[in-house]
Amino acid sequence: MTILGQQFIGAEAVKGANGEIFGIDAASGSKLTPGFGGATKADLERACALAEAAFEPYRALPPEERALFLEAIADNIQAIGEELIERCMAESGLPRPRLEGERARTMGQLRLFAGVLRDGGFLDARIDPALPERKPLPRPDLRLNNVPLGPVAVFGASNFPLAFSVAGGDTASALAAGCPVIVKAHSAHPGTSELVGRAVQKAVKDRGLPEGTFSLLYDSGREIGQGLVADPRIRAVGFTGSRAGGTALMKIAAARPMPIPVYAEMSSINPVLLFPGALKARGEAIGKGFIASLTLGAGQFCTNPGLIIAIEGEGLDAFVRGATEAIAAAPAAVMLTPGIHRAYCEGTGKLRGHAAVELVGQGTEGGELRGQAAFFATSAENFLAHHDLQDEVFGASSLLVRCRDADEVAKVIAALEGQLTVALHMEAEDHAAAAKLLPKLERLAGRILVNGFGTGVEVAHAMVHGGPYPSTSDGRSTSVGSLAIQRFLRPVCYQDLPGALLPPALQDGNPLGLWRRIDGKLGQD
Ligand SMILES: NC(=O)C1=CN([C@@H]2O[C@H](COP(=O)(O)OP(=O)(O)OC[C@H]3O[C@@H](n4cnc5c(N)ncnc54)[C@H](OP(=O)(O)O)[C@@H]3O)[C@@H](O)[C@H]2O)C=CC1
Ligand SMILES: O=C(O)CCC(=O)C(=O)O
Repeated sequence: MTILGQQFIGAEAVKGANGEIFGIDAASGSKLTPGFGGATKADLERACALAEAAFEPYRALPPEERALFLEAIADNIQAIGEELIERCMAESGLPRPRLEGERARTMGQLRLFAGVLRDGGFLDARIDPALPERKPLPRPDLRLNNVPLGPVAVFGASNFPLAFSVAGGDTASALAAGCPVIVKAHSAHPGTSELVGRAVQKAVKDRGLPEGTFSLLYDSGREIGQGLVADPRIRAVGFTGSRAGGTALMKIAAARPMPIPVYAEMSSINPVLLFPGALKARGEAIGKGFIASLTLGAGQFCTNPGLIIAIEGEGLDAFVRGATEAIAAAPAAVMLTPGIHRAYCEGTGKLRGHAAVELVGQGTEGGELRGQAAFFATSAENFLAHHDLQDEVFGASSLLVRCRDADEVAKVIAALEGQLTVALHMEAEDHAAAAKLLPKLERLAGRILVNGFGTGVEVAHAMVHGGPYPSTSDGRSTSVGSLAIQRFLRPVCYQDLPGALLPPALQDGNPLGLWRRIDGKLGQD
């Protein structure tokens, strides 16, 4: 397979004629060839028209057909082989083992959603049979199942060029739900996007699906991405990236004559609470584990532990000792793009110069395009007085908030913005203190984890990768795990619809063999 600088509009592979973008070798900053033509407004119009035309036939397919399609995409991604890993390494600066793991995760996500389709539980089929004799009024026959929203726009993430990009979790869950997808490729990895886009396009063709089921566009400015969100045929948006980018798209979606949901995963600093018992028992070891999580992937995880909260004392001193020792040995690491590196340097530079903040430890020196890990500290009082200390610094930078007592810990927690994760390090003796905080933590974050760090999200049925604003735009959902499909569905109730007109999931005799809730009781009748 060769990279040709092409975008995919339905069955066509075409070079855009609206300017040109280039992949950048993350380690050297040099341009990679070929150039990728940006989409024109006509390209956008055609992709949206094809997606709209594909929606009815695509959503009408039996779930098994969509499952086979997702599995075909996974097989096609595997078949790209070495070229995908090499191009992705160059464009992202991420190392081979990480990207091989991410490719496996991407294929695993597609297969997970094939399983979700075969299971059928996502349809949430419910039947309340008619009660014609009921007094004072008879009950009509009511049947509910979920239907897909319509074509979905997906903005891939720079930091997960495979698992959160062209065929990543948003695309997999939207396609599983029955929604055609138009991806706006992230300009940080256009070559990777083309390779994966071609794999999806081939699966569409091989499975005989409507061509508009999938398109992939490049944007040489902001016009195409914004135009996509504004287009009346698009019915939902999936996004992972900056708060500025996510909120810009939310505004566009809300200002449409028909507003649509934007599922944006944005900024999170993932507080880590260190309880006294845990610090006493193993403060130094927690410090070392923290730096391993902080520096993973040059710190470019939205689940990165960017804030540590703890009560002062010997245990905390041991933690700081372990962390400073470990961070001193952390090599500066290539960052995803020159822009992200610049933003990281600005963010850490601000903390270095902040009157209320001290530098506790740092990694080996940065150099061009490489991020130098940094660990800062401040007091709870200062943290509460300076809201800007909550700003996400995307990369391997973290801030310790030293508290005098449990009351100050509670005050710091109460002042925090919404988060993807919160991690608790504790021993049995800390359980009572943790129990007191739990109701607050449930309000704060989408995932609460113990004696670990939030990096490395498991793709599973019980996973929540989401949280209150600004970690995401809608804390009621997740972008990782099987529950992600719910973002692209809505319930429809059929009242007294003749049996022959009902969707298969709701027909008498249960032709799909689903678990259904009949009169409130789950069964397979
Ligand atoms: N918390 C998290 O999960 C992550 C946070 N970040 C943060 O984002 C910063 C930049 O990283 P990046 O990944 O590029 O994130 P961005 O939010 O800048 O970009 C994400 C995607 O949205 C597009 N986009 C951004 N702003 C707009 C807009 N106003 N209108 C239309 N489209 C838009 C981008 O287009 P284009 O490709 O053309 O730039 C890209 O496709 C990082 O330094 C970091 O602070 C990044 C990744 C993950
Ligand atoms: O840690 C993960 O697996 C996911 C992290 C993530 O979603 C992100 O960094 O954007």
